[in-house]
Amino acid sequence: MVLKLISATPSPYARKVRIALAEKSIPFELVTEVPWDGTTQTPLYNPLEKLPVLIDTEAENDEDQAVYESHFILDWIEYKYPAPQYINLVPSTKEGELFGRKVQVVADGICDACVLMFFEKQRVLPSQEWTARQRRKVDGGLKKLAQWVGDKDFLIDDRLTLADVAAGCVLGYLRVRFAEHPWQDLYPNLKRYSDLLEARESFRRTRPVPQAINDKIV
Ligand SMILES: N[C@@H](CCC(=O)N[C@@H](CS(=O)(=O)O)C(=O)NCC(=O)O)C(=O)O
Repeated sequence: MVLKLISATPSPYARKVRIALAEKSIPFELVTEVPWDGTTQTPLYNPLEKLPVLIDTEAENDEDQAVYESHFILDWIEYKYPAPQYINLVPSTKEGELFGRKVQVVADGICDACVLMFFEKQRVLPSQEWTARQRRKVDGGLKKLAQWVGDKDFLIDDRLTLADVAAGCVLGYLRVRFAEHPWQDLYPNLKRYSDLLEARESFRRTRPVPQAINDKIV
């Protein structure tokens, strides 16, 4: 199977996939783009016009070719590239697996709120109330993550799982997209946890970078 990943430099969702593929030593071609630019390939593969999209370039039919929605892409990767041939990123128990999915819900939800705030800032008259609502979701989600992390290095099974990939990516995204948020002072345990993850090769090689959006976002 020859994989191609459509990604964007700041995308925390795409970073989850890049990290999972790197941790499992699965080779893939990285295609970096801006989903709002007219040159984007994303709508060719995802009817929802969002990246990341993981493309199996050798799929027998169009339907099997494209995989989209980051949490589903991660499930797909674990299904197609299971342990023991590949490093297992799924928690060892059913309870752990469900908790890991809950962590990913909160991590992705914080990212979603950040994206909404980012776009609100672009408006001629940003809504303070709407921005405050999104900020509450970021703050509430971070408080929950800090509770879950406690003084641990990893959230589940004392090893890297998809829960850490998701939590690490949202924290790494805040460092770039929401640098003024005081989460590292508020939650020193989260900063320690994030620093440990960012020191991994898979995280170092996928650090988010702001992108230049050339076309008007419509
Ligand atoms: N829930 C989706 C969110 C993906 C998403 O919002 N991607 C953005 C790019 S980025 O914010 O991750 O950089 C996108 O493609 N947006 C285009 C659009 O919303 O039409 C996932 O987890 O894959």
